[in-house]
Amino acid sequence: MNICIVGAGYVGITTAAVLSELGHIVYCTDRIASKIARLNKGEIPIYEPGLEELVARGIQNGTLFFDTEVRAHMAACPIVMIAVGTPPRRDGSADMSYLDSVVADLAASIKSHTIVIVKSTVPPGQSDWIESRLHEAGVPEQWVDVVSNPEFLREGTALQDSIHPDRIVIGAKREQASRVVKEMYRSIESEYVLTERIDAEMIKYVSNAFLAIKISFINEIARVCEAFGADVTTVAKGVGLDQRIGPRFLQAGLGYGGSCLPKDINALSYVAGTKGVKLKMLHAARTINRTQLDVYLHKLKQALDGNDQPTIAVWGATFKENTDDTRFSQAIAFMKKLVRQGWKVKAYDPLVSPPIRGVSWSQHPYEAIVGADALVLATGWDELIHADWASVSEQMKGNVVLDGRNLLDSTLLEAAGLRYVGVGRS
Ligand SMILES: NC(=O)C1=CN([C@@H]2O[C@H](COP(=O)(O)OP(=O)(O)OC[C@H]3O[C@@H](n4cnc5c(N)ncnc54)[C@H](O)[C@@H]3O)[C@@H](O)[C@H]2O)C=CC1
Ligand SMILES: O=C(O)[C@H]1O[C@H](OP(=O)(O)OP(=O)(O)OC[C@H]2O[C@@H](n3ccc(=O)[nH]c3=O)[C@H](O)[C@@H]2O)[C@H](O)[C@@H](O)[C@@H]1O
Repeated sequence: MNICIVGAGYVGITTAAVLSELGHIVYCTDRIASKIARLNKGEIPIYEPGLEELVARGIQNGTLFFDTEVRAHMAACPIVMIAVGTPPRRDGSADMSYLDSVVADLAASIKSHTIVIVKSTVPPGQSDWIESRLHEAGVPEQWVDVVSNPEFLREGTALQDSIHPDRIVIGAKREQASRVVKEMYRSIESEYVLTERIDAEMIKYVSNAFLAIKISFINEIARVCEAFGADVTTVAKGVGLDQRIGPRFLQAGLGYGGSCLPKDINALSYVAGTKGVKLKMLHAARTINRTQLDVYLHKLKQALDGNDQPTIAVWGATFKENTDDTRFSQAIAFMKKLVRQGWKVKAYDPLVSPPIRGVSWSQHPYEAIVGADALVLATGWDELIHADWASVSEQMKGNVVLDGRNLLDSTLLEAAGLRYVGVGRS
């Protein structure tokens, strides 16, 4: 099949590379010429393990192309997949302006039957809206099938998630369109959920909302574990072994971030509100996530024993490990809070060093801790988890280590003379 993907971001590039690997001819398009130029040279504008090799193979095999000619490929391909961003607006709603302009391009380009796949995360009812906009713009009804096919990949494990997904959700009006999209994924073994478009759109939002609730739930439980002297990691393990609950997304820490969980729970709350439905669980999840940083700032202050001019080293800036994405990163939000205390902040991340007022960046993790009173592990990068704790202890001025991801071995740290402070573990 010939497929045009609109939007060369995390989702667009990953999906393009995987579909080309499945034997399709894929044109991945974007408005940003510099991005496309880099991609054509085999340079990936994002950090995603394994993606560079897959993209290179697609280009070499002549099955994967990157181009700025969005409309030309829309006109030529029977399948167009929309993978543009749907970022948050100030009021919590999803900003549909990128999608709007894609729809305008589609209206001007479609000349024969086209399946328009909505891969971007959109509010319920958006596929119906796209369809009516195209009809209003003069695209005959029989020329277009709009299909909702939400994406569930995670950054950092995008390829694995795309090749071995838990499920592929396809929401379509006509069975024929569902069948074509299912055929597009051909050799991917997965549970296929063929459903109505509105259900498919809802499945995406509800999945992210549930993941956010699960994390906030364990973060709230971490607070009560601390109050009773229990260890939240042991509690989560014991609870997660119940198959009805499951062990994943029960890792307590500084809270969830990233470009999707925060934005999607806001967007779901917003659309629910337009129908008069108040989503109280989502509200609680958001509140817990926001206050989580204050809880651990307070804990850090206590551990610093009255030192009110400390130097704090922060390891990790991305919203999680194995990505260079800093959107809505709790690590960065925490750094800003530390700076607002009037404290000196030195930071290190293996991939990024975004300018943040009051934060000085180091080229090496051990450089950041020289003279530090406390160290905060804010992102769970492997190289940081497996640090040489004896050296860390030697370089630091103080001995407090706040494990903001509950990934460190407290016994090892304590053996090196460090004072371990975890989340939900006293
Ligand atoms: N990042 C992730 O891990 C996941 C994202 N999603 C959803 O997928 C969608 C895309 O997300 P990302 O890939 O992170 O976005 P992104 O922001 O990384 O990339 C979007 C790309 O679309 C391009 N674009 C915007 N308007 C365009 C237009 N009119 N024509 C051509 N190109 C255009 C932009 O230049 C940009 O390169 C969002 O709705 C997001 O919620 C879903 C699952 C996972
Ligand atoms: O819609 C999306 O864009 C994607 O959003 C999330 O994926 P992602 O944002 O890449 O990252 P996650 O692995 O979900 O982590 C999100 C945040 O939660 C935190 N987290 C995760 C798991 C956990 O147990 N505890 C925890 O604090 C992470 O550190 C990170 O800050 C979902 O997991 C994907 O299924 C979805 O496709």
